[in-house]
Amino acid sequence: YPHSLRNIDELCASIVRSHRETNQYRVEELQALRWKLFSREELQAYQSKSVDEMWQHCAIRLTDAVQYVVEFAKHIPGFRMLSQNDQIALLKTGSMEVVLVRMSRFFNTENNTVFFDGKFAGAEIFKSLACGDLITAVFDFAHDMCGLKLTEQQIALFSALVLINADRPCLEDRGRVQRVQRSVELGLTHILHRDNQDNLMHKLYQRMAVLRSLCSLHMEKLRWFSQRYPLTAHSLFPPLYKELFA
Ligand SMILES: COc1ccc2c(n1)CCN(C(C)=O)[C@H]2C(=O)Nc1ccc(OCc2ccccc2OC)cc1
Repeated sequence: YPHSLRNIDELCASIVRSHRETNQYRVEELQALRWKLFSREELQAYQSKSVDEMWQHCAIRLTDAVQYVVEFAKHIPGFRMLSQNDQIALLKTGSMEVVLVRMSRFFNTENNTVFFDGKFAGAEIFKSLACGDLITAVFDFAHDMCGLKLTEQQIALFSALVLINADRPCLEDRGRVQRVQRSVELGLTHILHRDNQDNLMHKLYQRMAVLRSLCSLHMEKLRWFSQRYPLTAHSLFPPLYKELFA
């Protein structure tokens, strides 16, 4: 059993364990809710919220998910050896991407609904955010990810690779991030080979490019929102959301 392979197995096992331990919700738990939809009255209540109210509402919920991704990152072997600044730089650009990867597990492709506030909601519920293109892209991405039918282990390794990306801007020690990234890449190829799904690798790299454009759209919308509602963005958003995305 070559020494490196044993390490690769340990690396995969620790990333999968960390993924499992840092999920706010278990897939089985939310699958039971898949057909719990909002009533017309509840839908109208969301749609009559003001833009800043709905943005704040979503930012607070998404920040919960981001916190779990920060915990996940801390347990990726090698992440904590990076400098504080590099850890923050990777989380700034990667945490929302991992939230969107994880979110796809709570998406019902049969009625195009996503878990939100305890039930499953269609895109129309987010109308008052005034960023239909972002929501459409989020839903399309979730739908597409469901189509890949990734296992929890594959999602764990893919999420780690999304986070540990040496091409991110403003990294101090790119070489060090590259070494951690390469070990995670080895882990992902290792489990895809074990699952007889080597062909998934290039599809996952394609999805990483989609994630990058989706998250830059999120940042663009957030910049637009912060200019229009500076008070809400600066004093009513969760600090972590501001720290990472604003
Ligand atoms: C890790 O996977 C999940 C899956 C679902 C949820 C969570 N975690 C956390 C807990 N949660 C709760 C409590 O509702 C769910 C949630 O936040 N759902 C949700 C929130 C906002 C949505 O679109 C708006 C939007 C999208 C992208 C960027 C900015 C946005 O708006 C400003 C869509 C769905």
